[in-house]
Order: sequence, then C-alpha cells, then structure tokens
Amino acid sequence: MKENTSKINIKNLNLFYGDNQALYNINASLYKNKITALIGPSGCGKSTFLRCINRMNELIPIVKTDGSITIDGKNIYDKDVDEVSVRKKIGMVFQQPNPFAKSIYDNVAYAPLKHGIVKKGRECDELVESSLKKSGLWDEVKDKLKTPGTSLSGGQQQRLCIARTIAISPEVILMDEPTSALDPISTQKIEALMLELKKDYTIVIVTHNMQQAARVADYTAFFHLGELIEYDETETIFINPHNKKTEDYITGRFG
Ligand SMILES: Nc1ncnc2c1ncn2[C@@H]1O[C@H](COP(=O)(O)OP(=O)(O)OP(=O)(O)O)[C@@H](O)[C@H]1O
Repeated sequence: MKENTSKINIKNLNLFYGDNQALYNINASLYKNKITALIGPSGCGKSTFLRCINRMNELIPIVKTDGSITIDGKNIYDKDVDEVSVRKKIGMVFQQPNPFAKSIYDNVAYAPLKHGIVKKGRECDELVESSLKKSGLWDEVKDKLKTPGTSLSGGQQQRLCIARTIAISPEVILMDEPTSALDPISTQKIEALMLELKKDYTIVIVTHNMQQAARVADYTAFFHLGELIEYDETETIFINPHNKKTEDYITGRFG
C-alpha cells in the first residue's frame, strides 16, 4: 500500500446511537484517487461509517462520535470546522436516486449558484454541461435540459445525482449502495463511471454486491458487528483474506 497517497485518515473512531455502540475503534487510511468498497453483513456499520466521513451522522440527535477523521491532515471533527464546508468537500450519492423537483439543468446548477461558485448565464451553462458530461449523461439530456429531473429513468436519475455532486467540485465522493435500486445495464454504466471518476476523486462505496466490489474497488474493507475486521487490496480480500471471518463472509458461509 506504500505507494499510495493517504487522503482520509481514521483514528480510534467510535460511534454510539444513544447507548448502543455501532462502531468500535476503527483505524484506517483511505487512499487518494482510489475506490474503497465497504462490505459486510447487514447492520455491521458500513453506512454509519460512511456517514462519519462527511459528518452526516450529526444530523441524528442521539449520535455521539469520538476519535478523529483527518482529510489532507485536517481533522473534520475539530471544533473550528463547520459541517457545511465538510459536506461541500465530500459529496454523497444515495441508494435511491433523489433528484430535486426541478429541471435537469437546475438540479446541477442549484448548489453552485447558491454557493456562489458560478454566476448565472454562460459560466453556469458551462458547468452544467461539463458536469453532465463527466457523469456520462450529457448526450442523453442535452436537448431536454428544462424537463424535470424526475422524468428520467432510475439509472439516468442516479447519473444526474452524480453530476449534481460533481458540480460543486468535491474531493471525495461517498456512495451508499448507489446501484442497488438499478437494473443491470444502469449498474454497469455507474460502475464504468466510477472507474472514470476515480481519476479526479477519491471514492468510498458501500455495496452489498461482492462482485461489484471485486469489479470496481482497489481496496476493500470488511466490517462485522461494528468492527473493521480486515482492510486490504481488493484482490487480497477476495482471494487470500487473512482473517477467518472475512473468508467465511466472502465464501458465503454467513451474511
Ligand atoms: N438512526 C439510527 N438510530 C439508531 N440506531 C441506528 C441508526 N442507524 C443505524 N443504527 C444501528 O447501527 C448499526 C449499524 O447500522 P448501519 O446502517 O450502519 O449498518 P449497515 O452495515 O450499513 O447495514 P445495511 O447493510 O443493512 O444497510 C445497526 O445496529 C443499526 O440498527
């Protein structure tokens, strides 16, 4: 792993929902311009861990987090860091495509205009076009930018959500089961897109689909009962795991 640049450093991360501990002392370095997949049985803490990386769990009042997550050396849990700036730097794509009830154009333009990243007019038009091109959707929507985002197919809506995420120039993209609501062809398109996007972004994905992790991820982290059991190059996790629990899960003995 040595030749990689560390982008996200997690140290002694514990998370509690009220009295219930959901994450136990997680330590890991996630690498820049790589795709890291989080796998493990239902309820093992994958989504909780993902949401720690953009401080989204803080929207849940009973959550208490300790430990640190540094991104490029800065702890995002420091008191002087506000969570809105964290979420601008770290985009998120959800399981269900969730475009705004707005036009395709406005879905992409909304946040950059709101944050003053671009001005209305040509500058904004160019950003909308380049974001839709990067998400592989431009050719399918360029003649209907004023139609509602919700009129697109599920797979197109997910690529619109990715375009919306890219438009504010994040450094990290978190994806929580981004293809589980999609058909195989849309899934294939999103996977191809992820491989393209990792050239510019660091990607962390939660997936239940082990073939998907094997196809797209450079690194894979296996969680069980809130613990990070094993984290390594994807090939090692799938072909030569070091931990018995990882092996049992990979080979379908539980989960
Ligand atoms: N909002 C919440 N309030 C209380 N407990 C929660 C909340 N969200 C998750 N949990 C608990 O935290 C633990 C980890 O859940 P999490 O959703 O992170 O697991 P997961 O591995 O992503 O599961 P799945 O694969 O089913 O989505 C579970 O025991 C779950 O019940």
